[in-house]
Amino acid sequence: MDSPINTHHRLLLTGAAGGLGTALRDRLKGNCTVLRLSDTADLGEAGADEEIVQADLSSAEEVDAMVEGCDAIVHMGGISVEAPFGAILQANILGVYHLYEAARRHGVKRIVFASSNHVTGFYKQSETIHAEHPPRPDGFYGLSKAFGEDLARLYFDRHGIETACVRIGSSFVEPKDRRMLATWLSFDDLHRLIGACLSTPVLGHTIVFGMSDNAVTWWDNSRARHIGYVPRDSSDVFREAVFARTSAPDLNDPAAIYQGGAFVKAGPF
Ligand SMILES: NC(=O)c1ccc[n+]([C@@H]2O[C@H](COP(=O)([O-])OP(=O)(O)OC[C@H]3O[C@@H](n4cnc5c(N)ncnc54)[C@H](O)[C@@H]3O)[C@@H](O)[C@H]2O)c1
Ligand SMILES: O=C(O)[C@H]1O[C@@H](O)[C@H](O)[C@@H](O)[C@@H]1O
Repeated sequence: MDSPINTHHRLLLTGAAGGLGTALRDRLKGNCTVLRLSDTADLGEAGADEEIVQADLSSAEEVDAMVEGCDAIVHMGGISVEAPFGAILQANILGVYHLYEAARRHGVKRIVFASSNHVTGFYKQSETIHAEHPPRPDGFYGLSKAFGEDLARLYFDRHGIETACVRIGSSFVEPKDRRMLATWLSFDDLHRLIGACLSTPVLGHTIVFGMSDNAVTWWDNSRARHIGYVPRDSSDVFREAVFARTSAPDLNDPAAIYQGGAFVKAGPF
């Protein structure tokens, strides 16, 4: 693993108890002097150079206290799958609004926002899209991420807060199925991408697809070259094993037609 650049004094990681938060907890320590961890779920004891500030994203007061004193944020917190609108509204829509309002009040300069490929889940798996294709959310979850991307643009245009909206594909230890051969992002590449977003001299408001160097891909990151992200992993090494344990896709199944996979069929609730 290459060593990250320490770019920030106090970096806030929300959603720190989740799958990606847990993967990032150790990895992000080299990117800052103090790593502040936040979630509603238990985070255990604070380690060296760590702080823990529990906060519910739906509470403006708790989010304000969580953000105070931080100079950059990696925002992973929120509901990470399709869910009823009321729940998404609280955690993801109000949550991201509270986060940017607190960032504005406390002078936070840069945010990495965990957006999702479900912002564009209704493009076909036979299409290649880039960041300027219009959103085609595949559910309330994807819609909440599209809202977050637009909110981030507003706070850049009005208040100069820079954001990388990282449309994460599928970030797990390994790709779980054939779709994830296209969408997979290794934990190390996720960390490389976040590190690049935190350290590039000029970020602006940028949308980037979070993927490893997979041979099969639906996404073109050429509009985000200024981030300087160079993936080093690839789903290709898992291809044979994934093919061996999965059957060929049913080409009439919306989950095989659209990029969002099974998310395009989740709900209504
Ligand atoms: N893992 C992926 O492949 C993937 C892909 C695309 C986008 N993302 C996004 O990346 C982020 C992290 O994903 P993950 O896989 O670690 O998800 P996760 O569900 O494992 O973690 C999300 C964390 O957010 C916390 N959270 C939920 N509601 C909250 C609230 N109201 N207040 C405070 N904390 C709250 C949860 O307790 C949890 O620990 C999410 O925003 C997700 O939408 C993940
Ligand atoms: O599309 C995907 O594979 C992933 O999309 C993300 O947004 C979700 O958080 C994750 O649970 C999915 O597995």
